[in-house]
Amino acid sequence: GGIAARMEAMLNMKEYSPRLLSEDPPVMMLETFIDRDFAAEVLRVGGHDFQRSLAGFDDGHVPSRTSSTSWCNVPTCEDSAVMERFKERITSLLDCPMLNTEHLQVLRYEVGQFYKSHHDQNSPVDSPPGPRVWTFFTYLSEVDEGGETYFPYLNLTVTPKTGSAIVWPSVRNENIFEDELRTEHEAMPVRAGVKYAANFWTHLRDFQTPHAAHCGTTAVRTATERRKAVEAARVKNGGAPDGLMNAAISGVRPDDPRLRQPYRNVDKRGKEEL
Ligand SMILES: O=C(O)CCC(=O)C(=O)O
Ligand SMILES: [Fe+2]
Repeated sequence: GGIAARMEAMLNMKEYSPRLLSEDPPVMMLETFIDRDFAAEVLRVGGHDFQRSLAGFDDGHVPSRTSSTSWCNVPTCEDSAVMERFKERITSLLDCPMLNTEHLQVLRYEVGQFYKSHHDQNSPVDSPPGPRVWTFFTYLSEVDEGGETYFPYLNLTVTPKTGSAIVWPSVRNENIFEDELRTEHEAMPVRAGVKYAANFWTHLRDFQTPHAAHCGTTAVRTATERRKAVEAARVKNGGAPDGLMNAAISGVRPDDPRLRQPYRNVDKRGKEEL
């Protein structure tokens, strides 16, 4: 399947010093993904607004995750040259349209903070974006003590190193609709120093457009607001300006011939993705 093929391709990107840490399921280390200056810039721009990290259920403040998160979901961060360059590097490595990515998040763990063992695949397979396929995790600092990423099923421990990245799938190579449960992982408590890292998740399908449209949530928006947000997200991420998604949310009738066209993402390189 596509996951094995991507991992194979990454192994040839020698400039990132790739190394397979686990073969089945695959976990890839890219030891020199970005240099120290680039990492410092990503942290400076991306770490603009740290709040207690959320996870899972209720109001999202769970005892199993005690770090802070800064979401890169505001124009000053999203549209910055450094973030565009960083995200481009990741999406071209994964051969994934920018539309399929979530907003990047920068994490901070201070002494004693951690994220207990969990799995990153949290989206129903029949949700508009489909499952989270890849986690691309970049370390933006070293940690004096602790703060490793630990994969309990793989007996694998990764020590943070500034500018290095690890990448793994949340779904199975043989069947992308099946969770790869063995890539469960944990952020071990930091015992000395501060840990900074960046999370970037990609989905099977377009994430940005339905996210902007608040599909499947209770957010109330007028049809006009929704259309504008969707248009902005699509065009910003290189999407075609007109498509089934737009038609579907702008209230066209079910017998409109446009609805019979398959919905397509067109990424910046003009390649089509189902
Ligand atoms: O901090 C780490 O090492 C892992 C973080 C993580 O798993 C997550 O944010 O989903
Ligand atoms: Fe995670």
